Amino acid sequence: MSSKKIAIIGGGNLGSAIAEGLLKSGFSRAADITITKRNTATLGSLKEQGVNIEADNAKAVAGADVVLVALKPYNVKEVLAGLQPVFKPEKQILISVVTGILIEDLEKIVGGNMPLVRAMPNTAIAIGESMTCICHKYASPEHVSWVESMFNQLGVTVSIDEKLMDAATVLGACGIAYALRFIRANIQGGIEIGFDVRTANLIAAQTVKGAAELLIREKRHPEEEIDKVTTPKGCTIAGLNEMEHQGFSSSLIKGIATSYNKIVKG
Ligand SMILES: NC(=O)C1=CN([C@@H]2O[C@H](COP(=O)(O)OP(=O)(O)OC[C@H]3O[C@@H](n4cnc5c(N)ncnc54)[C@H](O)[C@@H]3O)[C@@H](O)[C@H]2O)C=CC1
Ligand SMILES: O=C(O)[C@@H]1CCC=N1
Repeated sequence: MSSKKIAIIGGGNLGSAIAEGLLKSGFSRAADITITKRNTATLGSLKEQGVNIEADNAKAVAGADVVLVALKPYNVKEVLAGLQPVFKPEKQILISVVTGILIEDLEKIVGGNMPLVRAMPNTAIAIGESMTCICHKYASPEHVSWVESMFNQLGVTVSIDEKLMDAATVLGACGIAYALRFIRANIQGGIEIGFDVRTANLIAAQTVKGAAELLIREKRHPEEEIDKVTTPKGCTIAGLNEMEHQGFSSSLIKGIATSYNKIVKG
C-alpha cells in the first residue's frame, strides 16, 4: 500500500474509475485519495467508501504528493493554469491522462522541472484490468517506479515514446468501446440464433475473454489460434469469410484510423 496522497482532478468517468481501482486494489487508503469535481453530487459512492470529495481544486492539490489530472482536453489548460501557484514542483508528481495534451503543454502550464507523466489507461482501470501506456519527463527513476507500480496494481503498464501516445489512446482507451461493440454484435447474433440476452451476454463476453487470454498467456498470434477453430468446410470458416466479404477487418482498421485522425487532425 502506498502512503502517497493522491489528488484526482476531474471526477468523471475515468477519474472515478481510477479512484475505484485504487481502492479495490488496496494500493491506496480511501483517506489518501481526494477527488474533485465542480458538482460533487455524483461522487456519492466514493464518498461512502471514505474518499475525500472536494470542489476546490487548489485545496486538493495543496495537500497532495501526486496530482492526477483527468479533465476534458478543452478545459485542462485553463484549470491547470489557475492551479499553477499551488503546485510544488520539487515535492509533487503530475500525471495527466488527458488525450492530446503533450508533456510540452504541461511543462508550459506548470512551469519548472516538475516530474511530468502522461498516462493513457482505459476504463477497465476500475476493476484492475487497464492497459496503461506511459511516458514521462523530469521524473527520477524512483518517480517512474512509483507511477508504474501504481498503474501495475490497476492492470498492465507499458512505457512508450510520447509520439505514440495518440496511437495508444486509440488502441488502448478507445479500444474498450470497440471491443464492447464487437461483443454487443455477438449478443445480437446470439439472440437471433436462440439465446436469451443474459445467456448470450455471458457466452459472448467469456468467449472474448478466453480468446484474449490465449494471446496474453500463451503469447500466440491470433491467426495461429484461429487455425485451430476453422475445420475445413466447417461453419467457422464459412462465417469468418462472410464477415470478411462484408468488410469486417477493413471496417475495424478504418475505424481505428478515423479515431486516430480525429485526435491528430481534430
Ligand atoms: N473515458 C475514457 O475511457 C478515457 C478518457 N481519457 C481522458 O481522460 C479525460 C477525462 O475523460 P472522462 O473521464 O471520460 O471525461 P468526463 O467528462 O467524464 O470527466 C471530466 C470531469 O471533469 C470535471 N470537471 C470539469 N471542470 C472541472 C474543474 N474545473 N474542476 C474539477 N473537475 C472538473 C467534469 O465535471 C467531469 O466530471 C479526458 O481528457 C479523456 O480524453 C483517457 C483515457 C480513457
Ligand atoms: O473519446 C475520447 O475522446 C476519449 C479518449 C479515449 C477514450 N475516450
